[in-house]
Amino acid sequence: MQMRFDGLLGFPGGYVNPSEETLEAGLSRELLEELGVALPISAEDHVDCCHAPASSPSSTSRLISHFYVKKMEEEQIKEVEKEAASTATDHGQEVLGMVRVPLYNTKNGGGLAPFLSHSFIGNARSQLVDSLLRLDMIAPEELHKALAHSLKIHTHTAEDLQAALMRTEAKRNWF
Ligand SMILES: O=c1[nH]cnc2c1ncn2[C@@H]1O[C@H](COP(=O)(O)OP(=O)(O)O)[C@@H](O)[C@H]1O
Repeated sequence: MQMRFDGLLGFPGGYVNPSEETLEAGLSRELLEELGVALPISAEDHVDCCHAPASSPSSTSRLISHFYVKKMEEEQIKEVEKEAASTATDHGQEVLGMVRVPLYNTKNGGGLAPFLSHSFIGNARSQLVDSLLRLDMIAPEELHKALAHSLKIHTHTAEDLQAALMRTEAKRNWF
């Protein structure tokens, strides 16, 4: 996945106008901008589509979100990571960095649970969860455990946030 410019986690991709190009060509174009690699995408890689939520309750959205999944070898993934941080035109602007998803739970509750407790764009968290299940990348009970634990993490971090807030407050009062 990637850390986006807005501080949210999401998948590489972007807007495509289907009257100008096919969805697959548009996705390949976006991937080139964000990952620095021209990955061929075919209609067979398409797994899901849904109406994107409207930006405000009173507006209606004509946006449809399409999700594609492509299996890659580890070497190819390493190559993408390298290019994403060097040649990709969006690096450091639209995209702040690629991140790997930890597909494990550590004994002290680390790994996938804290990853899932981050903030995601749109329905990216559900897209991740659905993909992990669809591709049999993690046992459903492990995923369930991580999701259940991730729900409890925010209350836990609130204390640290509060402390950080107080430190900025103290610094502000100096000037
Ligand atoms: O990973 C994702 N999952 C689901 N929706 C996403 C994801 N990334 C972006 N979106 C949605 O897709 C739309 C276009 O995203 P973005 O602003 O990244 O496109 P752009 O790269 O063409 O500017 C936005 O409405 C955003 O909410």
